[in-house]
Amino acid sequence: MTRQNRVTFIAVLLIVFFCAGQVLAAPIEIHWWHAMRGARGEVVDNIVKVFNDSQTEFKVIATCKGEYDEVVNAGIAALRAKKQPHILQAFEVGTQTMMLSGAIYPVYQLMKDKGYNIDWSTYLQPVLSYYMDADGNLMSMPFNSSTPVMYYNVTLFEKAGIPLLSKTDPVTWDEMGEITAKLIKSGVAGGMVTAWQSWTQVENYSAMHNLEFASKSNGYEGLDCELKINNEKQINHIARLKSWMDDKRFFYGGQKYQGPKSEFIAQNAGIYIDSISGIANLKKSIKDFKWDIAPLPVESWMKEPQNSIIGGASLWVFKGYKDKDYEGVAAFMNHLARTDMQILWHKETGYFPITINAYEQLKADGYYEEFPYQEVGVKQLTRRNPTKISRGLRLGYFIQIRNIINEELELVWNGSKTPKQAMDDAAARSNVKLREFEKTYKQ
Ligand SMILES: O=P(O)(O)OC[C@H](O)CO
Repeated sequence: MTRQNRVTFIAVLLIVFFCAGQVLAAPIEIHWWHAMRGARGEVVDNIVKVFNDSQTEFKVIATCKGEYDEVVNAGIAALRAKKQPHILQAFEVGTQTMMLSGAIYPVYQLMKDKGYNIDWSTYLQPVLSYYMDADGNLMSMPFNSSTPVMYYNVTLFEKAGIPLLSKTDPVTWDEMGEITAKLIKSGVAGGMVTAWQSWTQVENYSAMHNLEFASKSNGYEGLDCELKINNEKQINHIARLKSWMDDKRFFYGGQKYQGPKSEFIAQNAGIYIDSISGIANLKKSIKDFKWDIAPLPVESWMKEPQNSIIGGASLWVFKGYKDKDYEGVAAFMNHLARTDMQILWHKETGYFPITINAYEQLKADGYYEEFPYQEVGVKQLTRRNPTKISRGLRLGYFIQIRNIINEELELVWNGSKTPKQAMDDAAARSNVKLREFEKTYKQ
């Protein structure tokens, strides 16, 4: 070999070693599919960046796959094709489906296996209990936990001479009738609008009034449960909303999930019921009027309203990866629960701080004195110990069931069905889904 060839050979060898080194040192990618768009998505990217910058072994790649139901469907389809992500964000209605899928690495087990000795009692218990199995084991990591609240336009309230609302004591639905009438009388186009109509006007309405949504403790005590939403009180509530449509005290915006948020932003409605996570977008979008938050209304006969129930989503870890990958997944879960990350998440989005440490830190920093509206949701969620009925909902095929309830409510709003007929039909159609689920998953 000539000297020149020897030099070339050594140079090629060095390049090969360099490239191999690069490959060997490349971080392990951890894929996370989620549904956080807009302002919430920006915070997700920020939290992921902090994790990725903090170490070199793992790289979390967070991808928004669409709306909540689209993310769950994408996850299930990917699972069938053996191309599932490590982490899937599933909204709360997907809990039973994920839990019984057989494809999940339970979070309590993952954290234990990877050496994280977590004291789960330091987490917000109403949130945690939603995602526990019958033995009290945590199956998925709570991440973006929410509850519905009532946003109202302070500027329009003042103009209409309506007293501002308490942040702890809910108004009654009778008072809501009077308030929305005053808004209309003062020249506002509409009284109230609501997002997530099943979640806010049926699921949470049931919980706060301690009415069964489904038998067997809302499904927690058996797959052989049935929907109970066609009770007199629930039907009367829907009938009242329908009657308010005549003078626009209530109107339906016709959007599948987020509802007519734009009507509130455009000041065409003085009141907007939605998740506390609406805070992120409202903060960004509203510049020309003052708004505030109050707890959801309750019936005058409900002297001690129950807690509302959670919404939002949790993070499910799929099986099927190498042991080393799960080290990264566990490290990332641990990162998400860090006090500083939880404080950032809560401040920017409105979602609950899921650890008691983060909540206590916010209180100690005087954050809620400056921004009292940020605490309305957590106070409503924790105002009373949950009963078996207000703990939450654990139903199979709940995504389809929620769609059924939405469809039937739309038939009320457009005058095609009476509230009773719609709620009877919603229960009957949902029960068919529950029986299908029971047949598929009963051991
Ligand atoms: O807007 P989110 O994320 O609080 O979710 C609201 C509902 O709970 C989704 O099921």
